[in-house]
Amino acid sequence: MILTVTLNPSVDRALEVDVLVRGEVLRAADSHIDPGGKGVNVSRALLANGVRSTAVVPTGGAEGEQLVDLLNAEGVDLLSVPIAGRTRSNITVAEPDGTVTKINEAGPVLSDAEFAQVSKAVLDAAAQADWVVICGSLPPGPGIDAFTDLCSRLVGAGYRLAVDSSGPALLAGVAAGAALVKPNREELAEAVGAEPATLGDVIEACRRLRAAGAGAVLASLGADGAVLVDADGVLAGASPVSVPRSTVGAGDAMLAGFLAAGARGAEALTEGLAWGAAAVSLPGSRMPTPADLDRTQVRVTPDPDPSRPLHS
Ligand SMILES: Nc1ncnc2c1ncn2[C@@H]1O[C@H](COP(=O)(O)OP(=O)(O)OP(=O)(O)O)[C@@H](O)[C@H]1O
Ligand SMILES: O=P(O)(O)OC[C@@]1(O)O[C@H](CO)[C@@H](O)[C@@H]1O
Repeated sequence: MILTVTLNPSVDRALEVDVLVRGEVLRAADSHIDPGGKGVNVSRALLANGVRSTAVVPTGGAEGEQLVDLLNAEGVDLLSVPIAGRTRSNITVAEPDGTVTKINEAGPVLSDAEFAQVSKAVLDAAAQADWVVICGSLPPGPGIDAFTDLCSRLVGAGYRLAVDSSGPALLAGVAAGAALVKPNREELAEAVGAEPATLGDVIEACRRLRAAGAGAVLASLGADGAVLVDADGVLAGASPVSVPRSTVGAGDAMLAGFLAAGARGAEALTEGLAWGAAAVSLPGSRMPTPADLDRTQVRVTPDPDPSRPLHS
């Protein structure tokens, strides 16, 4: 079982418009509502592919109830911790050329007592889990010290921790010794203080995160695919998408596929890239099912050319 933790989940509303024009009334050609938040998406992708997962989410207010209903309707196994605040709604505006504009709310304040309840739920359930996967932004309220403490307790208890977050939360996961971190290109740049221009820059940045404590670094690079740096060495790969529809949740699908396939080596990276590419071809933050996956398009190479420039 893979336990996901989303400290700041959301109800995701995606609107498809012909062209996004500021200051105009736009008519949506299509719309979707999905349960949202990065760990929630990892659980949804795992479930859609027959991998057991439980999602820990703090939920509150009408949107919290809606999120629980949406997740129950999909059949996601839930550990919902009630909070006083209102779960956020995040908006995606998608254009036909694949351009996505996203507006995310800050999310409800999580009090110290609520964060302690969420942490307890995570630590209690972790014993049954092959991985504990903490994803997404930190809500207002718990400081970085509380988050660091949760990561350290999980690692200290011997659980395999994966962290997909940004800024201080990503660095907290690294410093706590998470077995895996999954930054995207911007998060990697922020973590090492340098914008990568080539594959070599990405590999160097991943090595720095490993030197700082992370066991493995899976860097997702949008259309440039992904790089895995771990104790076994370096792998890079990509999977082309002819008609990108929505990149929202692609990183979550990629991480889910990688974990589902054992989180190690070319096979796991191939699976992750296949799930990521499939998510990009689907609307909103819809997660791929086995019927959406095409592993034949994925190319993974060991020791890639470090001078290769990044495009996306
Ligand atoms: N335009 C694209 N073409 C092909 N594959 C893509 C494209 N965009 C994303 N992907 C796939 O999805 C994976 C994740 O993308 P990205 O790096 O944008 O993640 P992310 O920023 O974490 O996404 P999110 O936070 O929305 O889940 C990539 O590693 C790649 O496999
Ligand atoms: O604000 P965060 O926590 O960084 O990201 C939240 C979010 O954008 O991430 C998911 C896609 O990865 C969406 O379901 C959700 O709206």
